Amino acid sequence: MNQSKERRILNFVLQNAVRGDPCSVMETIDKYCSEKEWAMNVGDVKGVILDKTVEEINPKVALELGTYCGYSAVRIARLLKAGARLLTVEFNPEFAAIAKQMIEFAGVQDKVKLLEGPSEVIIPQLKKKYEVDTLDFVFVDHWKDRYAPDTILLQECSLLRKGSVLLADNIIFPGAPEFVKYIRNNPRFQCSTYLSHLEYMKVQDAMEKAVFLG
Ligand SMILES: Cc1ccc(Cc2cc(O)c(O)c(C(=O)NC/C=C/[C@H]3O[C@@H](n4cnc5c(N)ncnc54)[C@H](O)[C@@H]3O)c2)cc1
Ligand SMILES: [Mg+2]
Repeated sequence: MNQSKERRILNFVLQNAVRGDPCSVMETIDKYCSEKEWAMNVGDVKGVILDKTVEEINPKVALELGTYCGYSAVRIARLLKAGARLLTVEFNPEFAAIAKQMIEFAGVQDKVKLLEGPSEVIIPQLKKKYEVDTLDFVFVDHWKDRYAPDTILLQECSLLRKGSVLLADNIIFPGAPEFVKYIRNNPRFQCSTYLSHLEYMKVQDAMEKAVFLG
């Protein structure tokens, strides 16, 4: 049966990137997805906004919703200090298997825990099963209609503390209108929008940063 696009991306990395070098893995994925097949990684342009946000927060415990091929998990994990960890959630078994190999090839597996399952099931398990107290940083990049309900769920599960930062991808394209409406009118969040471009395209996109005020 013919290979999936995600499998082709992984194979291109395994054959062309430098094992143990996260930057090489990111560059190789970006090269493949800008030259050969487009894929919904956060990419090199919006990736800089993600980098700056992670470096500013220097999170001890970070959560990612929507691992996909593991590009942003590698991108975030490479910036985490000793003892810090990233929990990344993915419910598609094929993508989870690919992301696992991508994360291991990049050499960041000691900082990343890939949780296979739907965010709506995993989020309520984070405290008891995954020993999370509160989250310092959340990168939101899964199905766009889950952004708002999962942000509410994070609050219901007391996983956010004063100063926790959410960064949401694709606020313009494909867009997450319910989330934007919810978060920008919510006095418990301080929001800012970072205009940018859709990964590998000239199309406009944006990321929304929302700081929980407690
Ligand atoms: C046709 C078309 C293609 C691409 C675009 C542009 C475009 C650009 C982008 O940057 C995008 O992020 C997206 C986009 O749709 N992202 C959705 C990403 C989902 C990943 O997360 C996984 N997942 C989805 N819901 C859950 C969930 N509850 N629990 C656990 N994992 C979940 C999926 O299993 C995937 O691994 C789209 C616009 C239109
Ligand atoms: Mg995205």
